[in-house]
Amino acid sequence: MKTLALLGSTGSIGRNVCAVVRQFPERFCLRALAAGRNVELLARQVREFRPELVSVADEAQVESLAALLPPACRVRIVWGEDGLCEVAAFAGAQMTVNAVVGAAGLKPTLAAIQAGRELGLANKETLVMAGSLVMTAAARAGVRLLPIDSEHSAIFQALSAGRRQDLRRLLLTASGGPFRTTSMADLERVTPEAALAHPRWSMGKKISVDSATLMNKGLEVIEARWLFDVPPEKIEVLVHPQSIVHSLVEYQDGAVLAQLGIPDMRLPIACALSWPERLPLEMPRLDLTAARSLDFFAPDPIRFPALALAYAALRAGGASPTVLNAANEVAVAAFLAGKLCFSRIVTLVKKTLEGWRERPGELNLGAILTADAWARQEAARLLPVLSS
Ligand SMILES: NC(=O)C1=CN([C@@H]2O[C@H](COP(=O)(O)OP(=O)(O)OC[C@H]3O[C@@H](n4cnc5c(N)ncnc54)[C@H](OP(=O)(O)O)[C@@H]3O)[C@@H](O)[C@H]2O)C=CC1
Ligand SMILES: CC(=O)[C@@H](O)[C@H](O)COP(=O)(O)O
Ligand SMILES: [Mn+2]
Repeated sequence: MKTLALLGSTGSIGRNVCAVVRQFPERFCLRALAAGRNVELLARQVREFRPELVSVADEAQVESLAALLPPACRVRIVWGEDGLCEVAAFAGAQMTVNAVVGAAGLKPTLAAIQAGRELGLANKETLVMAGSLVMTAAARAGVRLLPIDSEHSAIFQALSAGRRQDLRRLLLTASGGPFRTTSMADLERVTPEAALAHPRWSMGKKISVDSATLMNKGLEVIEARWLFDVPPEKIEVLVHPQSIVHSLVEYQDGAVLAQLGIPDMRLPIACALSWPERLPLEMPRLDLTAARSLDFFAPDPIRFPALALAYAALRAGGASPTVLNAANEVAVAAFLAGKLCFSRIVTLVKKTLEGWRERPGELNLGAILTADAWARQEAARLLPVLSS
């Protein structure tokens, strides 16, 4: 039995983790849960999985959650950033799964590592913001980090087939998102509703918009750089609309290894929870005759400038990826709130990055949080100019 702490249990990934646990009750046990504000779903999860500890976004939700639980329920309820970190480091769990969205995932990632928990990481923003810091901390603590992001799970699996020194490049696949064939002129007018309608995956709002701008792939390039310790010039992106080939690895002899599967997050989640064992997952199987064709294209840098911007931030180093991530979070929230048009999401990120001046000194957690706060303030300052 593997005991788990799950952060972001009410989200798209969190619900898929629950589905895998539900399918293998003899293998996994959810001992601690953390969510944000969806206390109705969290209460149902508490009744089903009976964790010892739960965390909610703020103090106001503690009462709301308690009111939804049976009087005999003994779960301890904590809240806020401290609550999230307490769940991440919960002593009763062997593995922590971080499926929170955005920068809120960084401190709990570090808390889990410091507590020596094995870490299943869906929260890519953690590595975009603080890749070097997190990977160094994990190595020092001897913590195993298992990727849940589908492309990184595919690469992780393909890397187990060869020696690291024989690796030539990583090839990350991108679906191209809902606007893969949309003209530049039409991109100006796309709505949040259209941006949220991902053609292949059912995901949370923030990552769905990131997929539509291709910023998701830019974040994933940075995530891959840190997870696999591979420089940016050895990481490439291929548009693959069917989302069946989840990513590929090329070795120096020319052999290219890929992981294929239907687009369903239960597969990479189960892989992370049970690695190196493979579970008999009950879900539809890949039928390549039904898929008929697998297409691959180079990304269009004109209509989707986010990818080049992410590479530039990665190459610039320092806190530039932190600034990129924070400005993107502000821009995506503004787009979803109807305050910024789709094609200006990346413009706002670019303009924020242009104003960033690297500060001298070590890139420790304090420096990263300072850069994150600066970028949010700067993006908010620039927003009215770009909204008009
Ligand atoms: N969805 C997917 O298929 C994939 C997602 N990812 C990555 O996984 C992460 C999660 O994505 P996804 O599941 O789609 O996102 P969702 O928006 O669906 O879920 C986010 C979860 O985080 C919780 N949350 C948000 N902010 C806080 C906070 N401040 N404190 C505590 N909990 C918080 C939410 O709680 P509540 O809803 O209760 O407020 C919810 O449980 C992202 O980093 C994403 O990039 C990676 C690959 C695929
Ligand atoms: C499921 C997953 O891992 C997402 O990150 C997905 O890859 C998004 O699709 P895009 O390839 O369109 O960004
Ligand atoms: Mn992905």
